[in-house]
Amino acid sequence: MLADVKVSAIQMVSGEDPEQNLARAEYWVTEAASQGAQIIALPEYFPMLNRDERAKFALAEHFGSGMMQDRLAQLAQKLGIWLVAGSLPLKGKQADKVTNTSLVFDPSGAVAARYDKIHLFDFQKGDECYQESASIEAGQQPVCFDTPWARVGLGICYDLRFPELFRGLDDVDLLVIPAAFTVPTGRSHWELLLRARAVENQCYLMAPAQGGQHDSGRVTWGHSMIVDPWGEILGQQDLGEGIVTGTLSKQRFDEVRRQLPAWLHRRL
Ligand SMILES: O=C(O)CNC(=O)[C@H](CS)NC(=O)CCC(=O)C(=O)O
Repeated sequence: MLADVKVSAIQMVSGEDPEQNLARAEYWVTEAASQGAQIIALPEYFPMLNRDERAKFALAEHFGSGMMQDRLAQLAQKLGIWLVAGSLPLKGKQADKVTNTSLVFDPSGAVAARYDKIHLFDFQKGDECYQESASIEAGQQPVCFDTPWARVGLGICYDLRFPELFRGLDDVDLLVIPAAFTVPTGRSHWELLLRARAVENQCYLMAPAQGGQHDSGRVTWGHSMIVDPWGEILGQQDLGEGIVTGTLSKQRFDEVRRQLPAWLHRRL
């Protein structure tokens, strides 16, 4: 169903102040829309990166109402774009948990999709340690949604390591994978995994990332990129805030799947 469309991945270096991060997100999304992008995606936890878990709970909103969701809906509507709001915390079913959620706003400002991160990042290497499962309620459902140009599948960050999540989606044209990768894992695996997911699923992929030195002291890998179905990198940004824009081409997509029909040759 793919039709040519311009898409943008926004890279951020979110700090601890949600107001400031939301203002930066609004600035970059507006900039991307002015360059003609119709589908625009923000990184994981764009409204706040904070080592203090309590801040995440204070920020979390009930699904369907709250300051963050209101502003994002208004932004999508004002610009007439599809906005993949990377991820933000929503209140979980359990009182002591939040979800790590991508909300997709359509050009009317309505929520077109909700994806809760399924695979939770528990990691220990040197003095870097993450225990996402302690505070996050895992999602259960893979999610994709249709825009007028493309069927889009969602994943968040660590999900990138689980190819079965994306393979299970119903023939998507574009994968959007917002992230906040660590530097050591990013250096070794980020580009490799992104290009592999695009090549094996013969689809476009865009990965908006956190990239740089954050107020909290944390450092993230960045390297937001857009990859085509052959695995070519159409654009990327190493570190710092900015926009990576690319055009999804129906001709290119069809050509790759015609010349090497691996997608059709699936047996299992
Ligand atoms: O917790 C927050 O504030 C925002 N969330 C994140 O930064 C998440 C969970 S800690 N990061 C990852 O999943 C990195 C995965 C990764 O780096 C890999 O798979 O190698």
